[in-house]
Amino acid sequence: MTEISAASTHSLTAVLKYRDFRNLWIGLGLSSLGDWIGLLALTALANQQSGELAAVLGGADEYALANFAIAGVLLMRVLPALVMGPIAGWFADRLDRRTVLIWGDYVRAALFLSIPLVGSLWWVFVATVLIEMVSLVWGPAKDATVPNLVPRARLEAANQISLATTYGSALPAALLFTALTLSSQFYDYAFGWLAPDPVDFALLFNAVSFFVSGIVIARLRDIPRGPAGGETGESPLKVVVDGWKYVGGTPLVRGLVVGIIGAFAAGGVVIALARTFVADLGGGDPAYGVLFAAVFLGLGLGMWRGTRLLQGLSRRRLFGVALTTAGLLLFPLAALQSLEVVTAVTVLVGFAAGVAWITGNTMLGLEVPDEIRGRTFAFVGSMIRLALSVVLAMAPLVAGLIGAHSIQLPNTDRVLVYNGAAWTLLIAAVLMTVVGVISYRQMDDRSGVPLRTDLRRAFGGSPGLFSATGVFLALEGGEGGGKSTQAEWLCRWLEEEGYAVVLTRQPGGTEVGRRLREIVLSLETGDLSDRTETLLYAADKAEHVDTVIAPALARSEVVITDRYVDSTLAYQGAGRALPQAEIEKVARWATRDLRPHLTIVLDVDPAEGMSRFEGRDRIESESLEFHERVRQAFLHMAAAKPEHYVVIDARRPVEEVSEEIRRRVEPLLLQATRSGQVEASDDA
Ligand SMILES: Nc1ncnc2c1ncn2[C@@H]1O[C@H](COP(=O)(O)OP(=O)(O)O)[C@@H](O)[C@H]1O
Ligand SMILES: Cc1cn([C@H]2C[C@H](O)[C@@H](COP(=O)(O)OP(=O)(O)O)O2)c(=O)[nH]c1=O
Repeated sequence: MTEISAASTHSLTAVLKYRDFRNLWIGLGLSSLGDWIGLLALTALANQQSGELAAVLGGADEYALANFAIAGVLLMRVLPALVMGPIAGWFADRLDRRTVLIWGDYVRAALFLSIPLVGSLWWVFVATVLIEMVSLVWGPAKDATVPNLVPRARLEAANQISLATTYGSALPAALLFTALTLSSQFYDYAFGWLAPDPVDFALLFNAVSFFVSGIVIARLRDIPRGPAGGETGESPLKVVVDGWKYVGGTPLVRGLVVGIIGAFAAGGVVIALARTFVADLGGGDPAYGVLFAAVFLGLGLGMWRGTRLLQGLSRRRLFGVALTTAGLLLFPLAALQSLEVVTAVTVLVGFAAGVAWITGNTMLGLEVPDEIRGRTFAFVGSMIRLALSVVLAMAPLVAGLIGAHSIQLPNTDRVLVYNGAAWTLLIAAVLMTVVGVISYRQMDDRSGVPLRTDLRRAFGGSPGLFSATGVFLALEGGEGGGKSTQAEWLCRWLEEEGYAVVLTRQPGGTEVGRRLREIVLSLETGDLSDRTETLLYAADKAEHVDTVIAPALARSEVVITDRYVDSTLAYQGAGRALPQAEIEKVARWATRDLRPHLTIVLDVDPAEGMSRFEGRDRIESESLEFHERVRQAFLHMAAAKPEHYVVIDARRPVEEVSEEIRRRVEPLLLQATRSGQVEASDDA
C-alpha cells in the first residue's frame, strides 16, 4: 500500500471501464464531494449562528459560543456512527438497495436544502444527525452493490478506488468551498441585490451535488433488488472492545495502533479548530476552506510521496520521526499569528501525519499474521473513527472553555491574541510530541545508530567511503572522450614520478570482469533486460573492488580506473532510464560504497566522441539521445560534488587535457607512497 505501482494504477483505470461501476463511482464522487462541502458549510454556519446558543448557555461569551456550536455540529456528525449503527443496520436490512442508493441521495439533497430555509442552529443539529443516519445506510448499500457491478478479480481495485474517492474528494471540496464563499462575496459586491449568503451558497451547491448523484445512480441498470443487509449491524464500539483483546497483546502492534491514531488526531485537531482559529487570525470562511484544504493536501502528499523521500530510514524510525514531527509542527502552528504561515505549516503537519499513516499501515500489513490481519484492520479503522470523533468534538469544546485571551505587550500598543483554539493546539502539540517520542523509543530497531546518521543518509545519500591510504582516481565520460588515452598518459607520468600505479578499467579489470565485459558489450548478446545489464556491470564492480582496487589502496598505491560507479549511474540510470536511486543502491552495495578521491570527467559532445573511432559495441550502438542523457548525467554528478570532480573539455589537444589532469592530481598524492619511501604508519 505504500505506493500505487504501475500495475495497480492500471487495474484502477481498468475497473472504471465497467460502465455501471463508473456511474456508481461518479455518484460516489459527487456525494463525497457534497459530504465534505457539507461538513465545511455546516460548521461555518454553526459559527455564524452560534448566538442562538446564548439562550441555553447564558454566561458564555461570543468566542466560547462559536466553539460550542461547532463542537455541537461535529458531535452530531460523529455520534450517529457510534451509537446508531444498529438502527442504521435495521434499515439496511429492510430497505431495497436501489431505493436506498437513489433516495438516500435525494433525501440528503433535500435535508441540505432545508438548512438555509429553516435558518436555525437547532435545525442544523437535527439535520446533521439525519443526514449522517442516511449516510450510514447509504454507504453499506454502496459497498454491497460494487460486487454486482465488477468481476471478482477487480473487486479489490474497485474498493481501493472507492476509498480513495471518499477521502480524496476532501481536497477539491475544500477548494470549492473556498471558491464558493469567495465568489458569493464577489456577487455580493457586484450585484448587491442578489447577495446570497456565502454559506447558503455552499449548501445549495452541496444539495445539487447529491441530487445529481441520485440521478446518475438512478440510471444504473444492474443494482440488484432487495436489502443489502450484512455488515451494517456491528457497532464500532464493539469492534474496538473485541479488537483490543488480540491487538493489545503485541507491543509493536500496540505502538503502531496508538501512533496511527495519533496521526489522525493531529489532522483532526487542526480541522476541528480551523474555523475559530482562522477567525482569530483575521480570516473568514474562504480562509477556513483553505486551511482545511491544506490538511488534506499535506496528507495526500505524505501518503503518496513521503516514504520515497526518506527511503534510507528504517520504517519503524520513519514512523516515530513522522509522528514526532507532526507534534512539533503543531507548536509553531499554535504560536504563529499569520494566516499564510499557518496554512503552510498545516500542509507540513498533514504531510507528516500522512507519512506516519502510510508507514504505520504498511508495517501493520507486514507484521500482523494473516489470520488476524482482517480483524486488525477493522479494529484500527474503528479506533480511528472513534478517536477522530472524540477529537473533532472535544477540541472545539476545550477551545470554548478556555475562551478568549489577549496579551498586552509591555511598552507597546501591540496586543497578542491567543484564544482557546491556539491553546488547544498547544495542548495537542505537547500530547502528540510525547506520543511520537514514546512510539519512536519503543519501536526503534536501530538503537546505537544515531538518528542523525540515518537522516543524513536518507536525505543527502551516504557521503561514501574514501580510502585513508592510497589515491583512487576515476576517469569518466561518454564514448571517445579520451579516457583510455589520458589514463595511460597519467599512469606513465606517475610511474616516472616514482609512484606504484595500478591502471585498470570497468568493465573488465579482472578475469571474471573480462568475461562479463564480453557478455555486456558483444553485439552477439543482443537485447539484455535493463536489470540484467545493471547487475552484470555491478558484478564486475564488486569483483574489481574486492580483488584489485581495495588491495592496491591498502598498499598505498595509486589506482586509476577507466570508468567506475558513475558510469552505471549515467548509462543504466540516465541512459536506460532505470530509477536512479535503485541503481545507486545496487552499485554502492557492489563497491562497498568506496569512492574515488577524484573523478575526472572528459566531457565531449556524443556525436564528436563517436566520430573519433569506428566499430560499435552494444552500448555504443545506442541512439544519440541515449548518449546525450549520459553526458548530462555526468555533468550533473560533477556539479553536485565539485570537491571530488574535475570536468575537462575533451575537445582540447591531448597534451593540454593531460596537463590539467596532472595539476588536479598532484595535491592528492600525499596519501600515496613513492618507491624508496617508508610508509608513514602501517596501521593506516
Ligand atoms: N583530446 C583528443 N583530441 C582528439 N582525439 C582524441 C583526444 N583524446 C583521444 N583522442 C582519440 O579519440 C579516440 C578515442 O579515445 P579513447 O582514449 O579510446 O577514448 P575513450 O576511452 O574515452 O573511449 C582515439 O582514437 C584517440 O586517439
Ligand atoms: C563501467 C560501465 C560501463 N558501461 C558502458 C559504457 C561503455 O559503453 C562500455 C564500456 O566502455 P569503455 O570502457 O569506454 O569501452 P571502450 O574500450 O569501447 O572505450 O560499458 C556501462 O554502461 N555501465 C558501467 O557501469
